[in-house]
Amino acid sequence: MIAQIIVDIAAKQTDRIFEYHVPDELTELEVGSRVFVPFGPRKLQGFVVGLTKESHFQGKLKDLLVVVDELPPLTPELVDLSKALADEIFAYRIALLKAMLPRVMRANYRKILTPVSAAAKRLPFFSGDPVDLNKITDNKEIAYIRKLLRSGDAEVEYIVENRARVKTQSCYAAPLAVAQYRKIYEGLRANALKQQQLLMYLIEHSDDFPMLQHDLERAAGVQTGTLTAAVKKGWLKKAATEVYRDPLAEFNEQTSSPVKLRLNQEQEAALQQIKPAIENQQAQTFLLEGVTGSGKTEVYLHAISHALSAGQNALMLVPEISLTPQMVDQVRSRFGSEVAVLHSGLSEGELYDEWRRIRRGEVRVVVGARSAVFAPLTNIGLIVIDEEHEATYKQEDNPRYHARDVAIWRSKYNSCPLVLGSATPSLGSRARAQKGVYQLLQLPKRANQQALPEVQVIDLKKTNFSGTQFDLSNQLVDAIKVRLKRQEQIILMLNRRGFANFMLCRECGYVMQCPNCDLSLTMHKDTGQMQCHYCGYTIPIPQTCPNCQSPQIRFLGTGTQKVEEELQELVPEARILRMDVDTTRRKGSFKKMLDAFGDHEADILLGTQMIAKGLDFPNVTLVGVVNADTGLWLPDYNASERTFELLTQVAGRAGRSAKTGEVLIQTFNPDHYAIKLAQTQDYERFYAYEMKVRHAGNYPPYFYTVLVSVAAKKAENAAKEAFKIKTQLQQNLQRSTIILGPAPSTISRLKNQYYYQILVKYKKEDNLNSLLHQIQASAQKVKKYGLSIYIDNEPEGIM
Ligand SMILES: Nc1ncnc2c1ncn2[C@@H]1O[C@H](COP(=O)(O)OP(=O)(O)OP(=O)(O)O)[C@@H](O)[C@H]1O
Ligand SMILES: [Zn+2]
Ligand SMILES: [Zn+2]
Repeated sequence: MIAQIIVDIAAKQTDRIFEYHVPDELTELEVGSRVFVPFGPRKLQGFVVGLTKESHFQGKLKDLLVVVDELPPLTPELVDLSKALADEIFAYRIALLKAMLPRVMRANYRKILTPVSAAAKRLPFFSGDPVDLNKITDNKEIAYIRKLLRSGDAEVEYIVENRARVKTQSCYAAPLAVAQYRKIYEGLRANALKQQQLLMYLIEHSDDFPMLQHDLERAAGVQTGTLTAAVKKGWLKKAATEVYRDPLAEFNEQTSSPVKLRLNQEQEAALQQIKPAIENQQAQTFLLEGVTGSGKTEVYLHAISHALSAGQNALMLVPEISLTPQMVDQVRSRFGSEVAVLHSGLSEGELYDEWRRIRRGEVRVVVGARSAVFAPLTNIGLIVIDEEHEATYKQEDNPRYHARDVAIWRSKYNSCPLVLGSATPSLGSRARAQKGVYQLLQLPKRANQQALPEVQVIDLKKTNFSGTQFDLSNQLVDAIKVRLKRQEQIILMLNRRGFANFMLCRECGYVMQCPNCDLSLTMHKDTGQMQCHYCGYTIPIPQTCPNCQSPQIRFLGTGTQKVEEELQELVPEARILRMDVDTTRRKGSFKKMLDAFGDHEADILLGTQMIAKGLDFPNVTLVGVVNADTGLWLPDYNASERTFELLTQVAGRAGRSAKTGEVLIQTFNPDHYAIKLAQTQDYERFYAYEMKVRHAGNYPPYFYTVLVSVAAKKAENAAKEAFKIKTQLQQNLQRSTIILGPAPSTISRLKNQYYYQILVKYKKEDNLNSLLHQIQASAQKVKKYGLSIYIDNEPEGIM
């Protein structure tokens, strides 16, 4: 038997199938397995993507070596998916195969330098610990090592480390018969109370064994010492047993009873459309467009129930941020232990455990964020994507996949419906529904018949501000005070973290910039540092201008930290929770904050866009947007769409229950259509208007787009290569196709790399995919400039 292997080297030359002979003792090998294969002088990990009887290869095939896992980590479906997707998104297939595994299972190589020649073996350089090449940073050492490699005196060895560990707990078995325990019990000394207690337990509960140590100690009322003694005497047998870490444990504490709501008429009508597609196993995509608070979640849960009762499994994707206790609780209380949850808040071990439960077929519902779209779930009868407009469904780094596209592929493979839900569908999805490619389902009203909240726009050019800063208008502060008096809660959004956006010198005009990126540094008062929000570079806050030493420096612009400080001065009685990347870094802090807010331990939840979406707090009656303009003038064709969506979503957090909600939006651009239409929360009108704008500008969804970025250490090299690529594209594509650029990217330098980009807009280009693959391959050969090329199919933005 011959195995087709994708080896674990991410490079164009190795991005293809290599064949290996399967030794006789491994003939049960399955597609999706991980193996070790000899590859040149080294041993590499690889994935089996096919098995054949014969090979076209002329020479003698090498044997593959070791199968790493008990169960192939990837299903045949995922192996097929990796092939289709790699081609479409210009990723290496190995990058996708690895992206499908939980982080701990991705191989980690240690590169060790080993001496080959006898002379090298005697070098003092090799006398100590193994030489780990990943840890060597000294240039002299690097040069020395290169010399050794060139002369053949040393070579690089790759050592695979597997970090995945199964968690175990001690457990105890009862090896003797009950009659024997009884006999021992009768022979005990009268004062051996603990031993009597344990034996009595063994006699009465012999069927419960083996038991986990923790459970046994509690149930029998004994301590570890007694158990250890019992093992010595042969009454108990100790073993380690594998247990799963339960990421839901923390959620279980106060799980509410499962309330299954009666669907209202609109919800019911939507469900009735989805049900037949589940029953008839149709790969139909539905777009569930329902205003904020219309009860889309309830429709998903009913549909999932239906899939389960049809004997199938269900996959549900939600944005990371929606994996709140509320959502997890709801799903868990409906579907109990049959649910697996995958999100980045879990430890590596927890993720690994959840993933294995799915792979072993022990769960029927998977809920997770973006990467959960690769969950090894089989027999899928329904896929749901909540908040389908969210940009986070697109992975921004390699492999640049969009979870929605992957879900569509899996829906076809599994012949099952896909439900996309949103109050503000992406323009592309809504346009597809318009054309009948997706089936449109609408929920035009809030579930509990409440009205959408009243939205007021405050013109920052004309308003008066409270306090000394120019951030919070009198209207907004007054509205906050009213809510505080009524014991109601407030959500405030400012989509900018830190204290101030930049440092400006009033003497010389100097603005403090990141040395690695073309970005100004943000001031973080709490840590006393200036920080680059792209690469993480930090430097202490300066007292004087670094350029001219003048003390006349100012910190301008506003972030969440400054607003927090200001608010605390203006309304000292308010309890404020600030929620942004800086306050939610620690594991579990996100959930803790939302819990605390839900329990009304705080009055104001102030945060970046992470608080804008999906949250359902009945006591929130006021939503304030401190500055609606933060994303409005970004040089991106979808800036209006993003702004409209964000404002509509955050507005939708107000007045979701019995109490009426109000929304105040502060802006310098009250006449911009994205803001005006967000005021009426009228998605349909926004859609119609924005489609015209896109049509006039030849933008998606009227055109498909591909973004080609070229990066190099020197700007002129990036430009030179980009112009070459443009010529190649022009020669091979149709006239009607629009090729923009090359131009420096909006942020032209990031992490010391200069970026040039070309945007291709096209309606139909059958050869574009293969042309871009060629371009990618030949660009890889231009090694001299440290050049990289990135191809982003359907970019979420073009900055
Ligand atoms: N049939 C129903 N009867 C009464 N209340 C309902 C019903 N369906 C949903 N609700 C309630 O309405 C509220 C909003 O529901 P849900 O959070 O699902 O809205 P949504 O459509 O997901 O909104 P958003 O897009 O803003 O996240 C919830 O508190 C939910 O319990
Ligand atoms: Zn200066
Ligand atoms: Zn930087």
